[in-house]
Amino acid sequence: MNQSKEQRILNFVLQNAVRGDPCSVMDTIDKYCSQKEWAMNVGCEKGLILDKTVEEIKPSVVLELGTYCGYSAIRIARLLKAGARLLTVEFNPEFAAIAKQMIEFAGVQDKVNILEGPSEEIIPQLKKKYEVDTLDFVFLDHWKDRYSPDTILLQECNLLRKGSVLLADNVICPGAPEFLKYIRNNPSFQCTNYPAHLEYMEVQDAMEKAVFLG
Ligand SMILES: O=C(NCCCCc1cc2ccncc2s1)c1cc(-c2ccc(F)cc2)cc(O)c1O
Ligand SMILES: [Mg+2]
Repeated sequence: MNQSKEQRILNFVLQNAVRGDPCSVMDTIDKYCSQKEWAMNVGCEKGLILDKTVEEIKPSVVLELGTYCGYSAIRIARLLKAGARLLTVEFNPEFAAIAKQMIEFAGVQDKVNILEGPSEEIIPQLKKKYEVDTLDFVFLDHWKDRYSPDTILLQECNLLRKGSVLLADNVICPGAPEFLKYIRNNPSFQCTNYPAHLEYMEVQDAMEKAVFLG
């Protein structure tokens, strides 16, 4: 049975990156996906926006929605302080298996917990099953039409506190118009837009940051 694109990306990393070096893994994924096969990793340009957000917040508990191959999980986890943790949710079992191997190869597995399943099922379990009190940072990078219902669900589950930061990928391409309408008209959120390019392409995209005001 021929390999998936995600398996080819993992194999390229296993053969070309430096084990235990997160930057080497990120650079190798970016090299493969810009030169050989496009894939939906957040990439290096939007990755820098993600880095600056994480460095600014210094979060203890991070939720990522949409793991894919683990690129942004590695990107976030490498910046986390001792004892801080990332919970990342992936719906697709093949992607989750690839991401697990990618995260272990990068050496950040102690900071990352991959939760397999749909976000609408996992989010209500975070407090009791995963011992979360509130989330310091949420990176939204899953189904674009789940961004606003899941933001509402996070509030309903009391997982946000005054100052919790949401960062959403792809609000221009593929686009998350319903989310932008919801979050920008909601007085409980302070929004900032960060124009960028779609990963590996000369196509306009943007990230939206939303700080929960409580
Ligand atoms: O769909 C994207 N990302 C979500 C994948 C869906 C994975 C899921 C995770 C999960 C977890 C929990 N519950 C439910 C779900 S569903 C995505 C797509 C593009 C793109 C851009 C231009 C194109 F021409 C074609 C694709 C670019 C990106 O950066 C993306 O992030
Ligand atoms: Mg994305």
